[in-house]
Amino acid sequence: MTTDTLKIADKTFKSRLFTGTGKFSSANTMREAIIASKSELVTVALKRVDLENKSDDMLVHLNQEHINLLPNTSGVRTAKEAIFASELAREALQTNWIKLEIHPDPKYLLPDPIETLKAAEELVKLGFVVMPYIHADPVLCKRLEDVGVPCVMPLGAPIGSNKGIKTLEFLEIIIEQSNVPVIVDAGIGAPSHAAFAMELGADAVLVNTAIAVSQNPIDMAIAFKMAIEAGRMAYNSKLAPIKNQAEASSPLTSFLNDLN
Ligand SMILES: CC(=O)[C@@H](O)[C@H](O)COP(=O)(O)O
Repeated sequence: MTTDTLKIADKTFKSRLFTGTGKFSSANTMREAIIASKSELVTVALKRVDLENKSDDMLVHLNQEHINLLPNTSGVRTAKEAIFASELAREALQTNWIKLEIHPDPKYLLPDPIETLKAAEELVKLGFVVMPYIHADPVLCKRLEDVGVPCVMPLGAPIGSNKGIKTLEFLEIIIEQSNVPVIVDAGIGAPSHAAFAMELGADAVLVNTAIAVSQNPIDMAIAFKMAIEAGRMAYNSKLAPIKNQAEASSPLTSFLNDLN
């Protein structure tokens, strides 16, 4: 089997499943599920980390050699707040990677494109590796690429909605046009949704809620891992074209020729 790794900035990932840390019933379950998922990039909401406490329970649980922490700015509403939060995260967690999330509206948690672009531009200048969570907007993806982000993270559906890939047609355009990895983030509610995103040509997916709130988060994490691997393998193998009419898989009439 060929090695099929994903490179973002200076890091190479074997796993194309990125995970979140919210909504688990306990820190132990979170740890076990994330380990089972084989995820190598795990996002942590800065507001959930106790910056004063070096042995913060959450971080201790994620202290694994293969796990890279990805602080996120969830909770901020403006570019200014996002930049402040990113600086805090860099200082506290000793990483210049940041998942940029600016969603001022608490009902749908939809990302603010204008503030996100503004913050991304500034954060790239400040030396951050910026992973922006955005709506599935092909134009915004190109603008973000122009300011130097190493990947884009368009949503499949609103965060925590578990609705799956509701932005299909726009994701297809983004994937077709992008020069940086495309990570489908948010709203993925089932392994089949994740497999579908990978079959479309997404480079990775980020899943939190669907694993965390499942009755068996560890098995669900494994199910997502397998689905993503299957979806990627199918994409690499090139899916059969969709046809508008039936086409027999085996000859239907040749055996009748002998009768004529
Ligand atoms: C944890 C995180 O970063 C979320 O904001 C992310 O978008 C995941 O969304 P789901 O919880 O819908 O998987």
